[in-house]
Amino acid sequence: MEDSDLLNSTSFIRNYGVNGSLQSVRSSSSSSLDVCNLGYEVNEISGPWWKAKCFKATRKKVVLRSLNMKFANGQIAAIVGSSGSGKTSLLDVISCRTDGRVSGSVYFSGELCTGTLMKSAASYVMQADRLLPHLKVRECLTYTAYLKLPGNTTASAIDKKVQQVINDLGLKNVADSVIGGSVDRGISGGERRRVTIAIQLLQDPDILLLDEPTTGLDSFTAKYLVTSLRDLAHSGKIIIMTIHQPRSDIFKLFDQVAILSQGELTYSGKPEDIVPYFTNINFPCPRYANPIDIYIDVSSINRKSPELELSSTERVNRLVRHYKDSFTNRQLLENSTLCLSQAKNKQSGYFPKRGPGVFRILLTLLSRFNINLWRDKRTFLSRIFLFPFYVFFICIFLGRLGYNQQSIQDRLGLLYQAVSSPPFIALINVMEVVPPLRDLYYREARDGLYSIVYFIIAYTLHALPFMIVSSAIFSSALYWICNMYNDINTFGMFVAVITILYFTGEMVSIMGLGLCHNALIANSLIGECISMSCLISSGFIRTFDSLPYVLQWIVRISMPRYAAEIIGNNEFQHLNFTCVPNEPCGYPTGEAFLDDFFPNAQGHVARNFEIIVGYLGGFILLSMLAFKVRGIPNLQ
Ligand SMILES: Nc1ncnc2c1ncn2[C@@H]1O[C@H](COP(=O)(O)OP(=O)(O)OP(=O)(O)O)[C@@H](O)[C@H]1O
Repeated sequence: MEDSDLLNSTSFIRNYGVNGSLQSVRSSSSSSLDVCNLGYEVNEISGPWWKAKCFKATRKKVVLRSLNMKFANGQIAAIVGSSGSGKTSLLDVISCRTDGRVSGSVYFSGELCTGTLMKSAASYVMQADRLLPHLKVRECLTYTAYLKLPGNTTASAIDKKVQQVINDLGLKNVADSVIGGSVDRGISGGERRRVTIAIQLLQDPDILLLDEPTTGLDSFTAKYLVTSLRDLAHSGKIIIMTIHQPRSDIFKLFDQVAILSQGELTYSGKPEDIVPYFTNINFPCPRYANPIDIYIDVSSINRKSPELELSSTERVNRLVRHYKDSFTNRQLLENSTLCLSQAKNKQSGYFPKRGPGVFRILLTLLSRFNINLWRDKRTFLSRIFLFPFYVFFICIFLGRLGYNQQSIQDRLGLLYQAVSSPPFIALINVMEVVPPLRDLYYREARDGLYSIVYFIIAYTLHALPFMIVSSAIFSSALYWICNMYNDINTFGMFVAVITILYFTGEMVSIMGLGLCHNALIANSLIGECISMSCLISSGFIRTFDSLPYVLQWIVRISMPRYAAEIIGNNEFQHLNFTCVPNEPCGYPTGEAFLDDFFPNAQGHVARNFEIIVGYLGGFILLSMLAFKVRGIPNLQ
């Protein structure tokens, strides 16, 4: 065959694969998605967690059983069924995003679907919209396009693509409106859903999977959305969506409808054939009733009472058996044998190409973080002023430090606050800013756009100026208002240590968010760890030598100890304290104090500084590792 013939008979569709690598697939106009004998089994948590190994008691649960289906190119299919029937799981298995055991296979254009192939050929719109609330619709799509499209795509080509999906999804009138969220109002829920779908259309997928795209929409908007999707499918895509009880006029828009019950099919075929099919097996549709409502009910198990459960289970089993014996299913079984034999000899039609480069990904993420924060007045102000604001309370509380014996105690309180408050304020900021960014990362990492390394580096670059500015304001206020030892070098060292403590606090908090998918648990755990490590290891509350032996070992590997030694030495080494005649004089000089609390601190400044910088580097790596080890949760 000539190349020109090949071009005529196939359309070249560009897709972007794992880690942003561009792939190109030849999608024949007759391409289809074949689901062959598909089964899916998960481990369900059961019983009290303390009774089993690793605190998890599980039992097997069959979610999907021997499904045979065919989705043709240029068609839109609806998967319906009662809650828990396996609709989302079917989409998860088709898109290779499962955490259970899959049997059987899915083929796209005769090629076995693997995670890599599906990341390139398919896009998955999940139930929840994970969007940054302070971006405008066009900005949100443009940033995603920069992450999805290859590095050599020009800005004007990206603008054109973005405009095209805006037009396709009917978002023209809100293109320059802010998306909004639960607190700040923005575009409507239906428009947000369409933005989420538009994001997945940026890469022109061959297959579009949508989990409940109409949930929460009014019937007019739901119909508008399904009509837009049908038009898209008819332009040459396979669109499969799950939907809860579609209205009869929406139901008619689909080219194919499948009813799932307990992971098995009770019907799969054209919407117009559903009434004759069920009437034929003694389930006629009452006049004026919506057929899909009636047949979802008929295919559901009623658990209101044991009798109802038994009779409805028998009915569903009968429907499943009947469907298995149907002509449609027998044809699909033959087809699955055929696609299996063809798949063995199938050559891959995918050619890896370059995705966006390192700098484009980092710049896009950085710019997106910055714009989202810049537009969020409350978070922006809290990011800069929360930390300095705290210092004014310390200053009001302690006042200007003097040089009597009492001032030693005041200095200890001040320095304790200087060591413990930066990581705490960092924790508060991280818990406010990072969870929505993390959710977005989870979705985009699932789509194969970038890895956690990019996320952490871009976040660090974004947060660093805020950390430096607020640490500098905090340190200046303490130095000049509270009258700490007045010297430019010690001040510079103090700012550096406070910035490192703050930075480390952010990284430890992000590590917590990587380890715990629940942000509240991460907040409590990290808060407690920071509190305990500052309490025992700063050395300002109890000296190192007076601690129990076990705690001394914990202190040895605890970062606040080294930071405290630097700033303690900084403050005390040049001071002389007055003594009242005829009264005991604990420490006439700062050096005498240091001999007791931080022996050898003067000779360890450089070493201690290197240690805290090392800790910071270590926590940056650990935060990446935490996300890697914990993985991406199965998002809905
Ligand atoms: N990873 C998993 N662990 C435990 N159970 C699971 C898992 N995945 C699916 N299930 C179970 O499989 C069944 C089908 O789940 P699925 O989410 O596919 O249903 P659904 O039809 O999409 O429901 P809904 O319409 O309510 O979203 C449910 O009972 C669910 O609890």
